[in-house]
Amino acid sequence: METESAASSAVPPPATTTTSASTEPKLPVCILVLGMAGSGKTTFIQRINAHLHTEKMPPYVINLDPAVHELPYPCNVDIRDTVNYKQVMKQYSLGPNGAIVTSLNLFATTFDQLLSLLEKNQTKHRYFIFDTPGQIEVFTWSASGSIITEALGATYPTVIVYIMDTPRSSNPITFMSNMLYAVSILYKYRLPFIIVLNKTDIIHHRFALEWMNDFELFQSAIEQEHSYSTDLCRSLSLVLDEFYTNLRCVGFSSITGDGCKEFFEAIDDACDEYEHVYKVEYNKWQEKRAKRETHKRDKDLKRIKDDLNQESSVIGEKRIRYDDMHNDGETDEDDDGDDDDDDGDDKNNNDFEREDESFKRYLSKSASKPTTMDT
Ligand SMILES: Nc1nc2c(ncn2[C@@H]2O[C@H](COP(=O)(O)OP(=O)(O)OP(=O)(O)O)[C@@H](O)[C@H]2O)c(=O)[nH]1
Repeated sequence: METESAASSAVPPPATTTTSASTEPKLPVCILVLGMAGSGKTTFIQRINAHLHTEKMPPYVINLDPAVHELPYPCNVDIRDTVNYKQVMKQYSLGPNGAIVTSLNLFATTFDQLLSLLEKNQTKHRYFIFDTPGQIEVFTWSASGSIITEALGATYPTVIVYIMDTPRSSNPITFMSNMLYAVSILYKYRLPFIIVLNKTDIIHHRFALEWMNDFELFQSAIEQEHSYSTDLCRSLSLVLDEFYTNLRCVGFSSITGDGCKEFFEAIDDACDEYEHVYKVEYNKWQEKRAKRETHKRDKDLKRIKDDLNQESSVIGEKRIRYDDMHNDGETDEDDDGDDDDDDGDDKNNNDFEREDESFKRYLSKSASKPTTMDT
């Protein structure tokens, strides 16, 4: 699972730095990089990886994209070493996206191994960086994406970094779509969140910050668009106003490296938030979930017990009716209450004899009764 790379052989970073408040060694920060296809996730990771190497803090890099052709950075754990995406496609007769989801699901089943690898390396690295599939929905809305993110968030300070293609987002409608996606991820994972406005070497990200800070500026930009979605965007921008107020945004160029310093400052800030807000919330949420699950389990157990009780009374009832039918008002002289299997054949014979006698009695009774013909 683990790939030997330049990253692991590099100079060990000061990973056991301590927090100012406690003497406990700091845990590494998990940076989960998400973003729409082509937004620049891989190039961004390549850039921050190079930056951290020059800072003598090589990160531990994990690639979770099974369909990536070539990685331009050294990687410590690669999903492609565990799952063969093309093989999955063939074996399960899936299309490309289905195969990515299935590969990720298969990988998630071995995630405990990755967690133990991370644990082994947590004293050597300050950052664990995760690259995710280009099809963002594959990760964000899949069961495996949730399992991976929740497992990381429960163990390490975890930050979600959402990469946005700034030039493409200069269109207010695309900007709004990107922001809606960002907000849905933020509320789904409840983890500290940073938006990286990437490709600032092509266009400065100032316009995006202005749109977020000044609602009227965004409204006037939308007025220029003559599209069916203009009205919808106008209303949505009112809703997103609250989301913008607590958002960390960093302008970045993965080509020139501009914004690296600001990005790592934002990571430090997000880690503080993780410790003071998210960790506390996360623990409470997990406690609540555990309670809910225990409650549900108790309820299910009670239902099963009730069902079993009901069933045994029904069985008892049936047995009584059966006995009534066969006794037919007569006492069973042979019934000594012994249920031994050895008596089974005798009982069957007795039953046949009894039935035979009963049938003969019935015939003689009906023969002695006057028939309609007689009358
Ligand atoms: N000018 C410029 N181009 C960039 C920047 N970041 C990425 N690119 C280019 O954008 C394109 C897509 O970049 P990738 O890093 O492959 O994007 P990705 O999000 O990993 O792509 P998928 O994994 O396929 O979704 C490539 O041609 C990159 O060279 C940047 O900061 N500036």
